[in-house]
Amino acid sequence: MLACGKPVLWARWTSVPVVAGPPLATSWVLGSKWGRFLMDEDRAESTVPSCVSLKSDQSKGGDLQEVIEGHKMSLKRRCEHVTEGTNEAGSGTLLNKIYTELYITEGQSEEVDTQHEVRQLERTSKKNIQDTPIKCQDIFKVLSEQQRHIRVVLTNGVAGVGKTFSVQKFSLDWAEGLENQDISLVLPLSWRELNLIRDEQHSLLSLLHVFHPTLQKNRAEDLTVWKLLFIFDGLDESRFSLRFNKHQVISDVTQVSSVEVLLVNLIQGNLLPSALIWITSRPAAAHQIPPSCVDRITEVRGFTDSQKEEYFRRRFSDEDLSQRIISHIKASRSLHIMCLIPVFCWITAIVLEDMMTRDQRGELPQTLTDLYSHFLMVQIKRKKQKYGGKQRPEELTKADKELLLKLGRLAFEHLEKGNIMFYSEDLKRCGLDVSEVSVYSGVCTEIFKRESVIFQKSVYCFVHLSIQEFLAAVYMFHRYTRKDTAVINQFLKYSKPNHFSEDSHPETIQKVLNNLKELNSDEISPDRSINIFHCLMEMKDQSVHQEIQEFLKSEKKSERRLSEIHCSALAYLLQMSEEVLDELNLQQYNTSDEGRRRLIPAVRNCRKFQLAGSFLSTSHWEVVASAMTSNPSHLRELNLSWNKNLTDADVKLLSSAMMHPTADWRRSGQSEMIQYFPRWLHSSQKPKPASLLKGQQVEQKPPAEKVLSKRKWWRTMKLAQLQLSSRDGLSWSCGTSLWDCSLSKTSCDSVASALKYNLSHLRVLDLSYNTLQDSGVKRLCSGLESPNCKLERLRLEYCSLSEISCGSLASALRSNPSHLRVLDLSENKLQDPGVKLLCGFLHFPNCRLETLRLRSCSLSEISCGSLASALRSNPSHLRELDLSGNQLQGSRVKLLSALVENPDYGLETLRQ
Ligand SMILES: Nc1ncnc2c1ncn2[C@@H]1O[C@H](COP(=O)(O)OP(=O)(O)OP(=O)(O)O)[C@@H](O)[C@H]1O
Repeated sequence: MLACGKPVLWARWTSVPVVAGPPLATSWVLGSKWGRFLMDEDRAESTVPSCVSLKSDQSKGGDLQEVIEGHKMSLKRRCEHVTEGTNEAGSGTLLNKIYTELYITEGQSEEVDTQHEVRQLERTSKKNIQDTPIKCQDIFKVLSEQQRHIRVVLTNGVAGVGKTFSVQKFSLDWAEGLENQDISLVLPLSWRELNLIRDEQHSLLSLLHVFHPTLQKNRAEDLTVWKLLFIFDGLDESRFSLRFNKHQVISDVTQVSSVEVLLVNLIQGNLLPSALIWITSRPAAAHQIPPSCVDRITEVRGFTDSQKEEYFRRRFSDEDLSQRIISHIKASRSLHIMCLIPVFCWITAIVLEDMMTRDQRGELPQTLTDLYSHFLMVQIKRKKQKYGGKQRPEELTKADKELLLKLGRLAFEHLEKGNIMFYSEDLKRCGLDVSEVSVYSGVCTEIFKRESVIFQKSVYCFVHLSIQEFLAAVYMFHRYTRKDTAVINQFLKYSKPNHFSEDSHPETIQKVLNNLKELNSDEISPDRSINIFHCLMEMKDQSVHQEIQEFLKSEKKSERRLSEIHCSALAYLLQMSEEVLDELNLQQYNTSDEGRRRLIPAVRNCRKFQLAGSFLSTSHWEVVASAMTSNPSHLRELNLSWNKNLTDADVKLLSSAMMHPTADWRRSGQSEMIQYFPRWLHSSQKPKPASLLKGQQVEQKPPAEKVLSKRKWWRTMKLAQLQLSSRDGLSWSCGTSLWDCSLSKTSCDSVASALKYNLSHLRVLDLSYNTLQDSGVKRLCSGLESPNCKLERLRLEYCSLSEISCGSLASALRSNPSHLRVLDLSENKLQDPGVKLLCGFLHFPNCRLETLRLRSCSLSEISCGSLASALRSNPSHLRELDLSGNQLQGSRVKLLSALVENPDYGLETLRQ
């Protein structure tokens, strides 16, 4: 660095994360002295004449190898140590000692990351993660035949989940010669540090020299022949506005331009097209990279349950201690959930180690509030031990409290603005003195971090969003006790600060509890309402929880009146329950409409959800849509009847949720039912199906036929069951006439081609109550006869069919006989000749039909004769025959009844 007169910038993974984006964890990990120590090392490398020198062309190959080896050594030195937590300066832990395998998947979870982190994690923790796991060292490897060369990988992950650790581990393994040795140079660059040279002009070559001084001797040609991997860690911290559409094209590594243009060209592949690129980001910022540039998306999901345990075992050499910690975490659901995030494991480890090794007999933390309180206490105690002080370490002095409140104010005000990064000016505004902050090694130094020794631009952040939220809540509580009503209403997150407020009078606490229980606002989404219940739990008010437990045990649930807060509690418990609820019917609960609305989050953990009624608004449909698209989704049946006030926007939302490629539906493959057919299926407006199919803005609602005619739609849906009965469709959509028909012959064509091309996902098809007529069924039959069609149940009740349809069906089913188990042709005027034609299929040796329904089909005893003879020739399969509603009299009817009595025949039920 000194050689070229530029400072060395320490990539994020070797120092500390800071700058724009949400909360932070990493900052804690690596101490500034450690960073400086590393810097001194590298400075030494770049100034002291090294083994690399300018030599003649003949020895160029050897030189290059030496450069690579030199870079590997430097990278190894940077990556092999990390400083976790509040350790004394310089005491870096070996990465390989504490590094615990992370759960990384190819692809990304679809849920949009806009929720409060804790709640979002609760959901994530319940997912039976189904995506393909991928090992960190394999992210550039082609893993299946479908994949092509992987040039750009984008890795997403929430705050503190281990993205930077993954980058560091990847780099270390490479530098130690263990993995990915086909790559010549691994070049980590952090967005945070790139920010610092945002306004400078560079060539790619000079940029590399700035960040990696060991490569000073590299020439432009070397870059083009080597296989390089650029790692851009922490896109969420980027202050660049990356303009991929409009920029100067650069392909020469010596051409000077703005850093932003260089980066865009590199990512797009104009500059060094064969270089590999790895970008890490929190999900909210990942959109800055256009999907067209990305060959693979991966997601760091954190620790699985077994990895959580492994983390604690690795961290503590004392087995007994690690076992006690693991047991405690397992016993507390919220701690266990949060330990999905590695940084939270680290916080938990610090707090529990302190408590358990102090031989303290007090209660161990059960709630998150407890945990954070202890965490802060631990840090304050350490500070006192380190910097002296007359008071007992456990006691909070007035100065301690004042400092915490100032931090609380900073946390709160920035949370309101959505900021997680602060500058010295922000600190000053809240009355915080930078040096005072920095002595709080655990609470502040590690939370707040000087960005760069060289640039003197200090940027600070909290270790994690939840810490910021906790301190904000401490501040809010303080304002509350000071009767600062202007901001009280926003006090909905973590509550009672155990140790920090001297105003925690029981009456005040009780007042807060009462307010929370009664809080009622239509504007709060049902998910946010659950937060109120969290607050009560965090404040250790168990009353609502107990009442709901009793309710769940009670016999007469529908008689017990539930308040709104009860409903939130119930929604939470149902959502978190290990057992998936069979059916949740909102109308069965004795509560207000607001109470019912608050129950909606439970949709995420039930198989059948009845949402009948018109008391929902867009925010509620959003929850339903999120349940439809979550992976896996347990939801199999959704009844939207009588939702007259479903708006276009809601329909749009549900339609795109419906288009979501939820792999689960495909897997379900059984006789489960998916009934997502709101009114766009019946719209007569001009179609615009393409936009709908892309799951984008739907300007106009296409009629069912248009949608059904798109093969892509079928491929995306992968339905196990399709119910297009107009009766149901209309009742869901507009709640008007139940008997109108909406599907026609054209739809039959669409369905038929789906049966042909849908690669056999569809098992159940119900087209009842549509005027398909014989011509429609004929079209349908072209699908039924396809060997791809694996339909098991077909319902064509009340479809205006005649004997002609029976002929078509019999002939189609003879070509593809072995799948269909249930056929319902009731309420069609098939008459005896129709049944005779059908018998042509029943006779057929490969026919496996088990249920045949011919209710009210204008049949006489002649049909009974035909059926009896057909069954005699193929006796074992048909179990149920429904001939009710027909005028059946005479001896031939008895022939059939005799078959039921005869054990040689499979027929068990005969309705006449
Ligand atoms: N694989 C791991 N093994 C052990 N500890 C880990 C691991 N991953 C993360 N941690 C712990 O979590 C902390 C945060 O991890 P890291 O900095 O990699 O998160 P990140 O995803 O980059 O977060 P951010 O988005 O906030 O920058 C680490 O400092 C470390 O204490």
